[in-house]
This record gives sequence, structure tokens and C-alpha cells, in this order.
Amino acid sequence: MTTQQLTEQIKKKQSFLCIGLDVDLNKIPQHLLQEEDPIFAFNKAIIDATHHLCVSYKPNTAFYEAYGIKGWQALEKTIQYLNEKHPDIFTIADAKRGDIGNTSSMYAKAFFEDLAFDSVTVAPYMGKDSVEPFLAFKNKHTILLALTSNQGAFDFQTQLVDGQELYKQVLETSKTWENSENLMYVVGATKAEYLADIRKIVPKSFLLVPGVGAQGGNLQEVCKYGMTKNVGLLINSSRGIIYASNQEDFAQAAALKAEEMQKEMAIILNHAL
Ligand SMILES: O=c1ccn([C@@H]2O[C@H](COP(=O)(O)O)[C@@H](O)[C@H]2O)c(=O)[nH]1
Repeated sequence: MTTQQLTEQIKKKQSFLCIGLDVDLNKIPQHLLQEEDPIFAFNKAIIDATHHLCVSYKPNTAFYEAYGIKGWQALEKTIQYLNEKHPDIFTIADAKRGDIGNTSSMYAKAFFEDLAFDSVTVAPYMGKDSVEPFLAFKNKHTILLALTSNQGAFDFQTQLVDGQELYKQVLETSKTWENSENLMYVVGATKAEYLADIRKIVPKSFLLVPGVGAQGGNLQEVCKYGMTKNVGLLINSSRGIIYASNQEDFAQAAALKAEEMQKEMAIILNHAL
């Protein structure tokens, strides 16, 4: 999917919501545990109930890897279901990969070719040759960690290196890499006040913004500083939506939470654009 197609979907659905599919078997409704594949059964119900309210889904691979082969198979079934039933939805593998070049190439193949995700999150720490193998894939997107939502972001990302914060160096340097038009960036919603500065460096790039809901980030603040004329934002919420209820009504409860966010987004879009 191109960024232009993503923007069209955002305008059509009046939503820039990304729903995180972070499935924890201890948190899903207990009746699903009788299903042959409880993780996929949960995801399918959530997707069926919410797909008209969001433009993106983001499974975090940790929640699948934790369940071994069965978890990976559930991830595979989930992405196949999304690509078959909802090809207009932007898919993100939140895997935070990155390694020496030939290894990164294999990660990129795994997520872009085998699983056919539209995008994958990548850590910038190993530099240009660790990221460019992901960027080489046409119409696929590499979402580079810039300023993350957690407290530990202040350990390195905001530290000065040669007089400039490390996260700003990540943004600036990554723009010089080959196929940098395929880059997006992760910026935590809990760091909304940094977005004005971030937009000076990457005025047009899409930002994946996790951290609203369970982590306390504020949607209005993020939009105030981070929205562009093409929107340029994907706001992620995982636990705040998918665990709205752990009873039989879990999918409807998730849809209600997603609808609350979509309505707030529609108002913002109507004022901003
Ligand atoms: O800076 C980051 C980068 C990634 N994440 C991931 O996003 C979701 C957030 O889940 P919530 O339940 O809405 O808090 C989760 O997969 C994180 O690993 C992030 O939170 N911050």
C-alpha cells in the first residue's frame, strides 16, 4: 500500500486509528480457550467488529512468539485474513528488528514477502546498512523507532550527541538513506510536546504513535503538534481497545472503544483539514 492510498483510506473512514492486536491468553475471554486456535479466533472477532473504524492493525510479534509455533501460525492466519478480507487496511508487524545487512534482508523477506505485511518496525541503532535492506522493498514501509513512549526513551534517545539529541540524529541521518521515502517513524504519544520539533525535521513523514489509552498519551495533544495536511499520523491503541471486556461481548465492547476514538478523530479531521 502506498502512503497516498493510506491517506485516502484515512479521509474515507474519517479515522487514523491503528488497533494493536497484542493477544495475551490470560486476558482474552476464557470461552475462547476451547477454540482450536484461540489467538486467531480472538483476532478474527476483533477485526470483524472494528475494521470499519480503523485504517490499520498492528500485531506486536512478541505476543505471538511467546506462544511458539502455535503463536506464529496464529500471526500468519491473522495477516492472511486481513490481506484477503481487508486489503485496504494498512498492516504493521511490530517486530522492532534490525541486524547486519544480510540478516536484515532475511527479516525483511520474512515480514514483507512471506507474511506480506505492509510495514515493519525497525530499531535504528545498527545504522544505515541494517535498515536499507528493509527500505529496498517497493511499496513497503519501514517504521523506524525515533522517540519511544516508554520512560527508558530518556536513557539514550534524548541524550545529546555532538550537541543534538540522538532521536533527532536518527531522523536527520535516516533521511539520507537509499529509498528513504519508504520510511515512517515511531513517536510515543506520551512525548507529544516533542512533535513540533520532530515535524521540523520530518514535515511529511507518517508517524506511528503508540501510547494513548493504557499508557496515558493524549490524542488531542498529538494531533495539535503532529498532524500534517495529509494527516501523517497513525494512532495506536492496543489494550485500551481489545481488552475493553473479557466476557462474551468482548468484540462489541472493543468496537465501542474504537468508535469513541474514531468519532474524536473525525471531529479533529473536520477542524484540521
Ligand atoms: O514506543 C513504543 C513503541 C511500540 N509500542 C508498542 O505499541 C503497543 C502499545 O500498546 P498499548 O496497550 O496501547 O499500550 C504495544 O505493542 C507496544 O509494544 C509502544 O507502546 N511504544
